[in-house]
Amino acid sequence: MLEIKSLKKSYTQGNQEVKIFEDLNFQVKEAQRVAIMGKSGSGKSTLLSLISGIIKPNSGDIILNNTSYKTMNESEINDFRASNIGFVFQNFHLVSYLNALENVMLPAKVNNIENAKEKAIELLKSVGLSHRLDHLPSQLSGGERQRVAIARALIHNPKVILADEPSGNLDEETGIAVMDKLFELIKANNTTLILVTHSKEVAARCEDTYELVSGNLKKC
Ligand SMILES: Nc1ncnc2c1ncn2[C@@H]1O[C@H](COP(=O)(O)OP(=O)(O)OP(=O)(O)O)[C@@H](O)[C@H]1O
Repeated sequence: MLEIKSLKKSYTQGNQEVKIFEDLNFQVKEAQRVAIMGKSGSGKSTLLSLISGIIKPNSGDIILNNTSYKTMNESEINDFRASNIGFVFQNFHLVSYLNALENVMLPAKVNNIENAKEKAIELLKSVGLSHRLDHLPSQLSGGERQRVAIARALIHNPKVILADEPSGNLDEETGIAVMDKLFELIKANNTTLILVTHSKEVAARCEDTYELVSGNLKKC
């Protein structure tokens, strides 16, 4: 469902070229759960940004759900991302002036999904937050915010979830509870997961773990 072909990516910093990927090839199957580990600066976030189409490679292609990124212009990629990808980040990235319910409804509204409110309430219930619907992010605990982010990532039934250290800012117990919920929901929906993490315990929840070394993904 995800194919990365001969991907090349470098950044230009002043007159220096920072090479991240020179010839990256990688495949993820539908409903597969993949953990990506690697040292700081190895390119994990860059890889997630490329898969989400937020940044462009120098050459090569990404094919997600049978759609080649090369064939889409920027606005098509934005629409494609909004309907096919869900995001869960370390810092939650909730909209500060929207309450929990409104945050979860956002991707459903963007994608014109019917019964957005009912679906959002159902998802918030499934992550144990039916009593916090009208709380703003600032009125929620870290674990609650991340559960809102998980509900938001799933409401439009995306093909793939991209997660970057989803339990990184939480205490151990809360982190475990949040990861339990994330995995329960993605298994129930057959969602593909690409999870960046520094934690071996978190990676062990995935079927396959890869380490990003010198611009290549090596299976652990
Ligand atoms: N916009 C940019 N311009 C120039 N260099 C960049 C840019 N973004 C990232 N880099 C460099 O690319 C390398 C890879 O960065 P990236 O954020 O992908 O690493 P990472 O593996 O996610 O690191 P961490 O685990 O610390 O979050 C780093 O050396 C970083 O300094």
